[in-house]
Amino acid sequence: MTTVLITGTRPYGEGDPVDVLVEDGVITQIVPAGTLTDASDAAEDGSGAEVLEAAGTVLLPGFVDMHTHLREPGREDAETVRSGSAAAARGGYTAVFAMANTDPVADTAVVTDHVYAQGRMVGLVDVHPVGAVTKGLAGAELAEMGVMAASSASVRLFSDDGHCIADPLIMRRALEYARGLDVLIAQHAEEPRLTEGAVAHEGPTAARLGLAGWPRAAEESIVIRDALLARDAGARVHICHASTAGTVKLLRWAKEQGIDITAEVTPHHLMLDDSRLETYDGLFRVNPPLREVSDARALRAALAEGVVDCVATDHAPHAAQDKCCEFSRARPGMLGLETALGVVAQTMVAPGLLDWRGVAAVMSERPARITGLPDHGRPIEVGETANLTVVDPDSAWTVRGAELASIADNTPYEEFTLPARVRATLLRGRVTCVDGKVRAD
Ligand SMILES: NC(=O)N[C@@H](CC(=O)O)C(=O)O
Ligand SMILES: [Zn+2]
Ligand SMILES: [Zn+2]
Repeated sequence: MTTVLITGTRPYGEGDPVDVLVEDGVITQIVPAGTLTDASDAAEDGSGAEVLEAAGTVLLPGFVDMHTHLREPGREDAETVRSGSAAAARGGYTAVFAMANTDPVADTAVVTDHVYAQGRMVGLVDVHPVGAVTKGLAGAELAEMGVMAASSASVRLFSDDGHCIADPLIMRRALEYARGLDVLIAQHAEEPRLTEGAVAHEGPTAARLGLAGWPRAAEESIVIRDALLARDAGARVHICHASTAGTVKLLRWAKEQGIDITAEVTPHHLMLDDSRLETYDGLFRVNPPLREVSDARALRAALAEGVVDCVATDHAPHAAQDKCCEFSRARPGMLGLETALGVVAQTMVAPGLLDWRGVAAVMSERPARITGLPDHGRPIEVGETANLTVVDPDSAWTVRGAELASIADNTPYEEFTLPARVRATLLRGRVTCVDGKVRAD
């Protein structure tokens, strides 16, 4: 039996400190700190038992990332299931959804089963493969979503992320098919005719820097179109990486109509804006692009209010040669798993937009509910599965790409100081990471 005793922590950062006893993957006791002497003895004596001294920490349900790129198969020079799982454990995640834009594309059960099996073998985080909606992400022919849904990975989330399902008829059929299978489609909202050659947000900064612009309307026109298609199909739809103030307004409208739409925002769209592009550093190239200060402000308010449901990292590792080059040739995407908590603490907790219970909602409970994960994002209560993140809320740290667990090091936060850090992560009661040290089985 594995026993872990977390001492002196505060669930959701509320109330007096408690000791939390975890036995065989389940929370078995939550008592005032220092009153669990028997269990503490048991924990110290028993084989494989462990005491995690956690005074001053906040205990949260393990984080769930519904948008991660693990690059396996195909770009193992940038990330693998193993290295990405380590980054996830260090970032406080207990479940991640691995996007389908791999090589080969995850458009068959052969690929999704492979990614799922790799994740199980590594064992640091639950890796759920995302299935492609269309064959080869080409947007023309539906992939065999039903076969992937029925496979060992039981795929529940489908996305052509990296590409927009631009053809409205294909999207309509995909939503109808998804409804029948009770699975969710996540849309990368980008009208491709409006973004040909685009590398930056269309606005004064891109105009001054001579960079081709991606207008907000390229995102917003797809968001509203898909809201209407989901309404008519009686289907659910999820919007990836919402990036504009206009998208927030459309989401609000759609939800008011009772349309079953959800949306995520990335840490980088909460914190950064297109003024970062002044140096032409390819690290800041991302899809959708970093927008204006007013967009970031609207996204933070929308996340606080729940109009945007959750945070998803869009962790997108790229090899150095694909990032350290001319801005317009750099691949879009940024690392995110290990810095997400710190960015959310800085942009949402520090200004009082969210308390720690709110962080639990946007980083764990809602993404778990949206993706239908039964054992994640659960209340911290006796009898619940111990998928947990121990957060040190006042331990400022300096981000260095080279020190992150990912193979790639394309963090946009190099040398940034972030206010909070993950102390430890538990996956079904097993400590997967403590103080940055990852523990394989
Ligand atoms: N976000 C990005 O800029 N890039 C992602 C694809 C995507 O999320 O659209 C990638 O796979 O690199
Ligand atoms: Zn995308
Ligand atoms: Zn993505």
